[in-house]
Amino acid sequence: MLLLKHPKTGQSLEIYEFWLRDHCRCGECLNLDTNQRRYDILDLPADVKPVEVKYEGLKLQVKWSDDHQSSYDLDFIFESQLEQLISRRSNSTILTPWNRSIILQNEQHLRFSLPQLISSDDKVKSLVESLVRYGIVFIDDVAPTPNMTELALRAVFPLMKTFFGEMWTFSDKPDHADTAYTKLYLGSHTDNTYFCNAAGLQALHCIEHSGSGGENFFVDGLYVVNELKRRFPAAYNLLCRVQVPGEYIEKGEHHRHTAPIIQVDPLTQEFIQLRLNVYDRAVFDTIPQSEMTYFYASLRQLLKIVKDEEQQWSLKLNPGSIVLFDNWRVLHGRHAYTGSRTMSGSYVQRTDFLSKARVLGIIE
Ligand SMILES: C[N+](C)(C)CCCC[C@H](N)C(=O)O
Ligand SMILES: O=C(O)CCC(=O)C(=O)O
Repeated sequence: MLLLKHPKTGQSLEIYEFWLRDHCRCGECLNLDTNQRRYDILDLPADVKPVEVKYEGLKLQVKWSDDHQSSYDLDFIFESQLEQLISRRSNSTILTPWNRSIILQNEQHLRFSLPQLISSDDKVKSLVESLVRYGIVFIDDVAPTPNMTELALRAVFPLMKTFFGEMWTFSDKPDHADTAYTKLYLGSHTDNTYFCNAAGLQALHCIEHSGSGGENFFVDGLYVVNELKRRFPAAYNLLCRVQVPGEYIEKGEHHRHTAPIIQVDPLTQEFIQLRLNVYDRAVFDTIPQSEMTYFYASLRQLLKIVKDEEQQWSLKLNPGSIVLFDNWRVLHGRHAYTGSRTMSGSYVQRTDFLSKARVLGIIE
């Protein structure tokens, strides 16, 4: 290990020599046009060592035993460490967990008008910012057609193609083997629990509804998970750990994915995903019967918090407004309805959502 001392802060840091050699940022090691490493790890000698180390202001100059010479920004080295990552994440204030009263107080931050989005990059940035912060936004002033829904969504994100289509419209016609394609009540859930990678965002636009019912409701999974952790830590831990299979079967399709209901970052313990759909569960065979009592008790505790009136934000989606929400965080559902109702929408890959947020400088 090489002991470094930061000349400004006085902080010291022990560095594994191979890591330092592997993080040489020169144009020979890193393709500065593509940001890709130029070499294979096996091209570097396993026992590569510094033969000379010199501080020059905020730079560290290193001559290596493989005859390479590196020049590092000391700030880069000190910032690229696990403790820094954890402290940056835990000091970040970018997420606002909400219940109904909190989101109602912030509703003005959630509404964006399509003409403004199309003409202003700042508005697009504000939309993505609110989507990161609250997990839900609305695009208003959209003509109620599938084409205009598509145009509005593509103004911000690329769309995700699944077996439902890239853009989809649905009503009570049984186009797919799913309750969404009926008039029935759908309790709070996240979509695609059966995919290896659930859609990151989901957009819904009511194209028309002549009839009653059909209100949507939304619940912030981040708030719910925080509450569960605070009130029932054992249930929280169990739901972070137990593997739950989700499944979707229709003619020509058979999707199954097994993962915990709550996913947290293994490094920082931060919330990543609530993957909760009580309808799309497969046969639950991933824990022994002797542990079922704890699993069901924990799931019930979670579901009771989700059902809590204080959490539910209920609203009628009217033609002209698209709701766009984080499907890894915000649960959605709808009331049963009568009459004729057509919804259109699309999914967005989570990686495309986060990439956009990074490009706009909203997240790191
Ligand atoms: C959104 N769209 C109507 C296309 C499909 C709805 C699928 C709902 C499904 N039970 C799930 O959780 O994924
Ligand atoms: O019909 C709706 O408003 C929502 C349907 C739904 O929950 C879904 O598609 O996942």
